[in-house]
Amino acid sequence: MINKQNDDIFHLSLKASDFESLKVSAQLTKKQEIVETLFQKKANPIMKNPNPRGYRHKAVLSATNIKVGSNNQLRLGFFEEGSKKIKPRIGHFLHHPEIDEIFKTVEKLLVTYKFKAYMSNYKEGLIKHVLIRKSYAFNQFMVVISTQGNLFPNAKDFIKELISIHPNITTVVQNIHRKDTKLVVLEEEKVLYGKGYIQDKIDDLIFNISPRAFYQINPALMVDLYHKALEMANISEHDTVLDCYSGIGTISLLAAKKAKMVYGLEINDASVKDAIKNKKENKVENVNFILGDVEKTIEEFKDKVDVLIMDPTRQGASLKFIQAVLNLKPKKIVYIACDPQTQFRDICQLTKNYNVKEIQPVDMFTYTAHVENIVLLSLRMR
Ligand SMILES: C[S@@+](CC[C@H](N)C(=O)[O-])C[C@H]1O[C@@H](n2cnc3c(N)ncnc32)[C@H](O)[C@@H]1O
Repeated sequence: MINKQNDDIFHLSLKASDFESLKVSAQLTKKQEIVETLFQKKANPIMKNPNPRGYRHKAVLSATNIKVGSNNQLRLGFFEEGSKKIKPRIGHFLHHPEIDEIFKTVEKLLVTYKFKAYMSNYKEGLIKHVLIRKSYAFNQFMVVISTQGNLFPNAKDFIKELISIHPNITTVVQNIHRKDTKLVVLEEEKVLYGKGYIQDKIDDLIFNISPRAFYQINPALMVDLYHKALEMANISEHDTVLDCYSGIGTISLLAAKKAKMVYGLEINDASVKDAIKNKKENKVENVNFILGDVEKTIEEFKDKVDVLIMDPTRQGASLKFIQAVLNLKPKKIVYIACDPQTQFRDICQLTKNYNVKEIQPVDMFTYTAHVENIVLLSLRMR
């Protein structure tokens, strides 16, 4: 049983700076310890990151203006920690190196074409953020440029130059903002070049990934994470599986190879659209994707569920969702999390009826404080 009294655990130090200066082996030991202290239980040895540096296949930089002589010039950079200020800088040791090369070219071209960063105080300028995603299997790149409003003067020439330097950019999308927001990608977009999405491959399945959809940032380890989660789920051909927080359907479509039927529940319409396309293009019949908040879609769920897989965001699940899971009584739950602390909070509720059977930490985010963790729970027989 989990020690629910262990409240101090929520105050464990998890600062990024604690990890940046440590050797990878020491980081692994610390992350293993964090998970085992939290759950008061031995976990499997943490799964190692095959590329401890340069593993990020998605990166975002934001635009700011700097003074060059008497003129303003655009620069890309990172938000300073805990502030709204952008520090001009390209290059991060966690980014895949080709992503940083593309950022450099995009910045150079934005300056050549005299684009300015959007400054919300003055309601002036155009460019807000640049997002780049690399496909792991196909070496394709997607560039998304967020702009305030729908203008993008000389887009054709800009893209022609960009593609001539980086021919493996297969799509460029303008993401259009009509309001001031911290978000990078909103609903409105215009495909400036290519198909508007990139593709990746997991095992023998091809996945379309559009700009607004979620996709793991560390695809090399993502594949091992999925394989381990499915091994823990041990799905049989008679099983109905519920994949909650299903994104573009990666886990659902992999689980469908073993299961009788899989249902994927997801709130993001762009992800569900990709998931449906992924199901069709991979010719998988025994999967259905349902758009909506899991809190609601799970309650409407009437079929018997044998295995429930859940992979929520860092906030974890709501109490209402956890209660619905307890009512549904799946035989097994595989809980994948990118924050073991919220996962632990949720599992404290689930242990009313479930036992923790296996814990598998995964070093998806080396040199950061974040830990990915998979927990297998099984329904207690009464
Ligand atoms: C960590 S991602 C996991 C996605 C997928 N399992 C994967 O591995 O790519 C979490 C997903 O949960 C979705 N999500 C967040 N809140 C949700 C909610 N209340 N109901 C349904 N889906 C939600 C997000 O849109 C996102 O796609």
